[in-house]
Amino acid sequence: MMARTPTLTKNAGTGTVLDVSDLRVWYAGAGGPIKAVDGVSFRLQRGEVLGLVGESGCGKSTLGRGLLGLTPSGAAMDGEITFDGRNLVELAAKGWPAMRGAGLGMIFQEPMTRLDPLMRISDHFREAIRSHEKVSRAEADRRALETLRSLGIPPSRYKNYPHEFSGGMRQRIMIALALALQPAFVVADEPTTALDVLVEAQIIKILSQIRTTFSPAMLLITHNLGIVGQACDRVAVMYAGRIVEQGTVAEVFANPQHPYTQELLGATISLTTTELRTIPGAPPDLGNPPPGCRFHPRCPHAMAVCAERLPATTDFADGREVECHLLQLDSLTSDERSPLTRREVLVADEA
Ligand SMILES: Nc1ncnc2c1ncn2[C@@H]1O[C@H](COP(=O)(O)OP(=O)(O)OP(=O)(O)O)[C@@H](O)[C@H]1O
Repeated sequence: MMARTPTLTKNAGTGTVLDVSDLRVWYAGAGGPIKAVDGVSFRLQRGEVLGLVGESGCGKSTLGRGLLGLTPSGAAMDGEITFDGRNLVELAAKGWPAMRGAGLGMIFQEPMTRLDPLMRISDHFREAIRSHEKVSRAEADRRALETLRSLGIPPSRYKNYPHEFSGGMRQRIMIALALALQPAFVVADEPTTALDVLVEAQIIKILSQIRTTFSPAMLLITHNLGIVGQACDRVAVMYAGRIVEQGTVAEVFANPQHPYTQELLGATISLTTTELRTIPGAPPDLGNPPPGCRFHPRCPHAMAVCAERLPATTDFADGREVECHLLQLDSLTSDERSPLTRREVLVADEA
């Protein structure tokens, strides 16, 4: 494993729900490991929603799944995920499933409970709640109905079967099933085309209902900056397996520091922007990422040092964390600061 980049020394607040440190999730690839998540650190406070953005293939879903122990067999995981005083990475396969539901949950994509067409909705809830907690059937029903109501499913539908609902309602029922277990932390992976029954306005409404009623800490994986602007407190920008910038949504959107964030948000970002702008080039093959900063082949400001070593994290007073050599110019020699020419970029890539 590579040496760890110097990271943050902030004290965990009493409200820290999840503390992720130097997390790596690697898949087995034909030509060596695919480093889909490669040294990621962040914290989530109680009730906080962290948006995770970045182009396709940067490792967002792998990170979300890794946090819940849902990576496919054969994927390797290393680092620390501290939740409820325990390192989930060490809990591995045996203890992890027990953490799900009551402690951890997944909504939107890959819900942890699938709807059985032969079971009434009421039975799904009773089974899910009572397999995690010793509560009476009446208490399970009370909690189920309250959760369903908060997501817009009327109590009169409680005894219906899954096929009696629309796709969007079934999606909300699955979200309610995850939330009825009152998880402290959920991963919400934005539905893509296959599940695209929920439009942006609905997603924002559901997220706001979830926040008001349940306030779990949430990692929200999305391509949609409008959703980040409206539903998230903080945002983490992921590029090629690493978080290159994280901070409050307001600060990062108003004044992005990392060249990738700047490119991603475009020159004229506003909170109503809904699409990510296209950036010239493509993210690297994570089986063979470029040396140094992985963004350097596409970075308009790349310097010699960028092709040589990974930048350390710079901490800002407002809590922002950015991984870019440009923010540590004082510590570089003049050779290291010299602009990287296009030819050098290609040579470094081929090395
Ligand atoms: N099961 C797997 N086996 C091998 N490689 C995988 C597997 N799942 C994902 N990858 C690879 O890991 C990298 C990160 O993929 P991931 O799906 O996490 O990215 P993403 O940022 O979530 O993309 P998207 O926004 O398109 O969902 C990609 O190179 C992908 O090809």
